[in-house]
Amino acid sequence: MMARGLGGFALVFAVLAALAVWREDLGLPIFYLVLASTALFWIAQATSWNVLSGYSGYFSFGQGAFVGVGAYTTAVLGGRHGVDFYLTVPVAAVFSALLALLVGALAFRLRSFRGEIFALLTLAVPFILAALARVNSEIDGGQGVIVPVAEYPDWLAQFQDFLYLLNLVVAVAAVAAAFAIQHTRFGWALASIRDAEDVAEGLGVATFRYKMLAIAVTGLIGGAAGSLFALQIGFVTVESVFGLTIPLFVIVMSVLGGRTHWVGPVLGAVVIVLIQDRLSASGFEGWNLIVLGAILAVLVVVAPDGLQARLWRRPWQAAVALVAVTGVLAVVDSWGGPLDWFVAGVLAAVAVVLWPGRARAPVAAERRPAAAPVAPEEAAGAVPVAADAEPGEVLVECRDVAKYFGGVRALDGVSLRIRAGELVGLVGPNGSGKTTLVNLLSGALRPTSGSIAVAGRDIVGLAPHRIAHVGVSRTHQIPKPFESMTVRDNVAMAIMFGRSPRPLAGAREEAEACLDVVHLRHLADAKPAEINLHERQLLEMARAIATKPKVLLLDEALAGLNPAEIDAAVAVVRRIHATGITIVIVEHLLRVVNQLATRVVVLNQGALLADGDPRTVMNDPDVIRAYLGRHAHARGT
Ligand SMILES: Nc1ncnc2c1ncn2[C@@H]1O[C@H](COP(=O)(O)OP(=O)(O)OP(=O)(O)O)[C@@H](O)[C@H]1O
Repeated sequence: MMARGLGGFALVFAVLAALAVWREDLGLPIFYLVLASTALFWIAQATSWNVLSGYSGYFSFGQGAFVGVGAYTTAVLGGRHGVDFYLTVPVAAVFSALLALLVGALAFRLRSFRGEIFALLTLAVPFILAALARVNSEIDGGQGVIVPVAEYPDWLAQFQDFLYLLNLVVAVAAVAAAFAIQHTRFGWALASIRDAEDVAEGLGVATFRYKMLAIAVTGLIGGAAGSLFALQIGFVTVESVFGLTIPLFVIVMSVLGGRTHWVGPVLGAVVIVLIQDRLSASGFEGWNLIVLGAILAVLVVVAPDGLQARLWRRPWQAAVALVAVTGVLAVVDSWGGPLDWFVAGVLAAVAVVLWPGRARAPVAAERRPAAAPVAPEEAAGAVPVAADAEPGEVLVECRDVAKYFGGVRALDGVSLRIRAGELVGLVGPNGSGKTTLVNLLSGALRPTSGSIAVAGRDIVGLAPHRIAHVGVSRTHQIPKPFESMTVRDNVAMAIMFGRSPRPLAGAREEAEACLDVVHLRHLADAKPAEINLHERQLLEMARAIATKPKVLLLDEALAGLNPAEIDAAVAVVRRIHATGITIVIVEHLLRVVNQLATRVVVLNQGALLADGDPRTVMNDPDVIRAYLGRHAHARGT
């Protein structure tokens, strides 16, 4: 798949390059190559933006910074220091990538720098660079920098042919890189970050590293394309690169084309460049930004997923619309020229593709899993996830663990040992610190004091993905599936990045076995949006066991289920436990805890109130007073 795809890019490159080399022989007017050159520049820019912002969902307004660093590197090195143009291009790409890594190192270290905060940070970067360039006379000094014309091979007829070829090299390399990223672990990691970053990290994805890689690729491509941009405009000014035009264009292009697929930015860039060109040719150049803004507004409402996904669903209708409209206009020949007819055809195809269709129906009721309980012994043979700890070995050791949120003592001096093979019910009134303990064990939070060891390894301060690799996995109170992936791929992700990672094909195969454990195999091809809450909670469990944990933390995995679903889920938990995985289950329903737990731990106001076998603990007067009296009686459990 990958080799074939990259071979395809080589072929496309060869054909498009031939247009420049033999342009005069082919009788192709230079105008078309200039237009294609513009489209290629924007394809590279939109693809560059999309690797970070589309694939990982970190929306950036800083594209101008990468273009600007690339353009100024070439302009200053070439114009002021006489460095050969060809040398300045890789230097520009590297400088831009270094800037990107700096931005990433600042932004990605802090979890709070997400969403609009990240967008604002990236918005500030080009402004800062613009100010630096203005005040520094070695760079710009407010004057702008002239870019010397580069030497080009004499087998090319004109400078424009040369520019076209350069843009072609960068654009094809950029799109091939985006293609390769999408089809490797890297792309899967970015997609999981986009869908649910905390979950991805908890399943073993090194989110910081992948985001840094993505922003470096964005910088690299943006800088290389910026370097060519300098040559194209011939005179670089702060306004021409560091303004808001470039980010606005790349955002509209990628949103229009579709942000989750490598084809998206290509489609978007081609459509927008064609529209822009025809507006300019018809004397409506001033309308450019109005049209761009309108497209963005309409898209956000009508088709936030963009053209690509819809085009894949209606390829023939789009092709017919394109050919029919272009053909009819050509035959009638009463308006415009060939390019106008073609652009009208493209717009008709876009309209057909974006036309609202029927929403996907939820998965039919008869395909849902039976709610009947499953005997654990019946399942054990089919389970692919045997744990590797010795029974009785201490797996989790918390010593004097405390977690304070300002003045709130969520946990205060909890010491706890959990041995391999146990199924521990973690109970306590609301606010007693149960979820906080789960968050500490999975690394989502760091304790204020105390130590936590898993399988003999100190996990305090480890990133959650490292803790997943040590052998801790968890589910979330509110299921957080990767919405863009099928049920099977949600589980395959966890296998690809879990304790014994496998490549995608093997992971997908193994995912089916994990889905068997939770009775979801028949829904493997469904998207999370198409399954109900019970199934989403089962999916959480399948994904958690797919990482091959030693300890599985189930945080209210049965919340919101009806009695039949609860029985089915209880059977699934037993089944998982029968494979040898140690389980800690946070649960309010004492009936469930009594049915499942081999040991019960009770928290109250952040402290350990009781710990022992279920019967003794449930009859402890302190527990009855603190927990049962207030909570269980009220809920009739
Ligand atoms: N991020 C946070 N910031 C501030 N306070 C927090 C935070 N997380 C938890 N707390 C507080 O810590 C205490 C323990 O909360 P926690 O969610 O661990 O309890 P719980 O036993 O899981 O409750 P529930 O059964 O309602 O889920 C509560 O007083 C809660 O308000």
